[in-house]
Amino acid sequence: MPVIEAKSVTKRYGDITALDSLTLRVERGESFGFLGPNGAGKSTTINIFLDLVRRSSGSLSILGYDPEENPLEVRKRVGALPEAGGLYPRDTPRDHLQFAVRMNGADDDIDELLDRVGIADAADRPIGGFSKGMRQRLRLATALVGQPELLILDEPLGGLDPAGARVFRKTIREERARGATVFFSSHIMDQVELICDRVGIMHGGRLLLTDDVHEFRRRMDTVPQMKLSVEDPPKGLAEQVSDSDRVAQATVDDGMLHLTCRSPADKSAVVRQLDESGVAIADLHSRGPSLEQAFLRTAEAER
Ligand SMILES: Nc1ncnc2c1ncn2[C@@H]1O[C@H](COP(=O)(O)OP(=O)(O)OP(=O)(O)O)[C@@H](O)[C@H]1O
Repeated sequence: MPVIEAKSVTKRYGDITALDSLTLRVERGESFGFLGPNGAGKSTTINIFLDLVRRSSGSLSILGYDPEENPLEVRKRVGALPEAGGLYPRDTPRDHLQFAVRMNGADDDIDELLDRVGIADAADRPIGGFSKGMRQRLRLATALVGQPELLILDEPLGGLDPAGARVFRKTIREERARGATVFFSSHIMDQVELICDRVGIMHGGRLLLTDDVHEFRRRMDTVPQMKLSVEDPPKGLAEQVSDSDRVAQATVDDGMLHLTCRSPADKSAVVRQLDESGVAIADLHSRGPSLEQAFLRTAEAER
């Protein structure tokens, strides 16, 4: 049974079709990146998955349940990070998570949750004084409560600095190792390809394509070079990277790792390997097309 199965799901607001006949399957254990520019229909889709918005037509199954018919069954099994809201300024992260754990009937250790997302120091400070990134880390911790089978995250990278993005990637890896399925939206392709197996491209309410993430890079990108900013690059990094069969050339210069891969399709795998090995990647500068260019190419190819 797929974890998410949407068939011709459509959402209309008057004359506006926010989501146009979405058909999509996500299988158990997958990490699926849902990409698209502003207004593409990503939040609408996620809100329908979470029963925060009702679809106009089509059928939907989340872990075998229709969220409209069995919202509680879905809520019990899904860790959600909706687009906004849900945090009270006077609460502390501890209050907030204690409430979330109680509501979920779970028994998570609050300190451990806060530690995982790197805000244990701020456990007892009011959320009102938090930065956007700290709030986002707390919202991620909230989604983890109860060890959900499925994580549905709307723009989880929003407001995160490079260190926050690294915490996010590590957390997603841990969740997947536990067996969770992950579905998350983003408009930052470079980040998405570090943590997902498949991507879906939304544009104008329509799902233009779904593809294996490396295949997607291969199709979109013709340039084998890329640059990565690395915090405190370990000694011998260039040599370590050059050892890979996928890498033709690597040099490190003032915190910047310049890479030429054997082919553009190798770029995502190389960066992923570095990230997983603990190299602190602060930023990616692929010389390939931006996501916007990739969207346009995809949209044009569809015509
Ligand atoms: N409540 C609403 N009433 C009317 N139109 C809406 C409503 N919610 C969304 N829309 C419209 O539906 C379309 C899709 O919006 P949606 O928020 O799903 O996009 P998105 O891909 O999540 O974009 P963003 O990255 O900006 O959040 C947009 O044209 C938006 O204006």
